[in-house]
Amino acid sequence: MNSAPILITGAAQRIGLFCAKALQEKGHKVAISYRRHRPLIDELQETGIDCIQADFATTEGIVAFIRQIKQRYPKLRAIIHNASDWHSDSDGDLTEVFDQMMAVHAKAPLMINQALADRLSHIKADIIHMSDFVAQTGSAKHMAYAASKAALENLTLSFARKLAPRVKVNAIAPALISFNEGDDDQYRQKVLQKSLLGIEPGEQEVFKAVQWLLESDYMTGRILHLDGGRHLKLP
Ligand SMILES: NC(=O)C1=CN([C@@H]2O[C@H](COP(=O)(O)OP(=O)(O)OC[C@H]3O[C@@H](n4cnc5c(N)ncnc54)[C@H](OP(=O)(O)O)[C@@H]3O)[C@@H](O)[C@H]2O)C=CC1
Ligand SMILES: Nc1nc2c(c(=O)[nH]1)N=C([C@H](O)[C@@H](O)CO)CN2
Repeated sequence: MNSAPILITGAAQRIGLFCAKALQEKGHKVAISYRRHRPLIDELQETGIDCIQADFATTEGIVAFIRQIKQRYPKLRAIIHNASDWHSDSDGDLTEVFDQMMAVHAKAPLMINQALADRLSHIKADIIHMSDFVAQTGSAKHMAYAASKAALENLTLSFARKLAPRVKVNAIAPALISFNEGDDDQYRQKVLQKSLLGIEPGEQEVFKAVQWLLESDYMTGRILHLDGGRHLKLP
């Protein structure tokens, strides 16, 4: 198995953590970023997953992360941009929410890809952007978040053209994957009814898509939608 690691940002919980552990179990070397330290970080480090602290809310934080990766890894198998803050437009001053959303979902992937793309080298090399169904539809309460994910999807197209044929660049755009602990039953039922399949698929659904993209020989510049048919659900 390739010794060059798969780098997953924001992988200390939920989807990113599931994918990090699953890729390690498949034999990949895995490195992750986290923003807030918790005991799990030390446990992951002991299993061989390299954990690097990073906050992409500022340019300085992004640059510091890039410096860390450059010092540790001359080669990379893949970069998965998973780090994300899911703020609603009413979570404080809208200009600050917008700046935060664009920083973590667009500025960080842009700067990290630009700085590290030359280290992506293997028979297959990949960049995967974690987007969101609402990038294509907009959102009533998460306009800044949705706009930043749309920017990330556009970066998918630019980097796919820029890095071909050495690196494949794709995005995964999920609708509901996993609820958050605080989501009440009323909210859960409302969200489940938004898709044709009406389920909460769980993190493994994203891991299956990641695995497929990593193994693909002919997919680049595309957005993989994991949404249970939400795009066909009539209001
Ligand atoms: N869960 C779902 O149903 C859906 C998820 N998605 C997308 O899938 C991806 C994974 O989702 P999910 O697992 O729920 O993600 P989370 O909401 O759990 O966030 C993932 C991680 O991002 C990190 N993070 C947040 N802000 C920053 C920042 N400024 N700098 C660095 N790291 C940051 C957090 O680190 P820490 O905890 O250390 O602070 C967190 O652990 C995301 O991109 C999300 O937008 C899309 C649609 C649905
Ligand atoms: N960074 C995050 N982005 C998103 C999350 C999340 O928990 N963290 N959750 C969703 C929801 O599942 C939404 O799709 C339905 O409630 C969207 N993005």
